[in-house]
Amino acid sequence: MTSLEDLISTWAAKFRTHPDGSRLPAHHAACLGCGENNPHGHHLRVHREGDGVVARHTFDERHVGAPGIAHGGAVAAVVDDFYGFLLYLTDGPAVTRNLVLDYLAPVLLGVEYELRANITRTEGRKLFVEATMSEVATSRRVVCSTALFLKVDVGHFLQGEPTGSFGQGSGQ
Ligand SMILES: CCCCCCCC/C=C\CCCCCCCC(=O)SCCNC(=O)CCNC(=O)[C@H](O)C(C)(C)COP(=O)(O)OP(=O)(O)OC[C@H]1O[C@@H](n2cnc3c(N)ncnc32)[C@H](O)[C@@H]1OP(=O)(O)O
Repeated sequence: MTSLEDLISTWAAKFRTHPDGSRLPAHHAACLGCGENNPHGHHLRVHREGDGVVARHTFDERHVGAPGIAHGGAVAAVVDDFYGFLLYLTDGPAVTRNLVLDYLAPVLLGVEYELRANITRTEGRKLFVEATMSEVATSRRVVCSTALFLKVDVGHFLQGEPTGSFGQGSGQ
């Protein structure tokens, strides 16, 4: 099992210059949104594009709400975690304080979507961000979102302790 101290040291090392177009590292190997070792996870693969981030994602039967349609909570989890990659383009960690989603159209299982997010403005500790999700084949927008992230120091993460056995891995 990975200790929290190990997690913090690997995560802090991810705040560095990421070249435009490069793949950004997972938050950690067990992360629900992007961890390679989480069997319930979304396994997001996110790249930097300019000052923003971009990803392609397909929901599957694990994420079903109404038949054939992704559960809104699963969609929110993906968008929330996706925002977490914008943090690598800033000077340190932050956490979600406020998350707003407009579900413009059903997000369908087995259909590929493109996510895009960027920081709209910063005010002290506050990072205001926005995101969209659009069907790749048609460019039809199905979700738009805004959120507020608040910068935190390492003490924030010491409130939790890793559990379970799938926390190991590179987190890449
Ligand atoms: C280098 C070390 C690295 C360590 C890394 C360790 C491993 C990390 C691994 C993996 C990380 C993964 C990261 C991405 C994952 C995806 C994102 C998530 O899922 S994050 C989880 C969900 N979020 C939470 O659990 C937050 C829970 N909330 C809190 O803990 C607190 O509320 C917190 C820290 C966010 C803020 O608490 P306060 O007490 O510091 O802040 P207050 O004073 O209440 O507000 C600050 C300012 O914000 C304004 N504010 C608050 N809400 C607002 C709103 N809705 N709109 C506008 N302003 C608002 C307030 O008015 C205030 O403004 P004024 O400073 O007075 O100007």
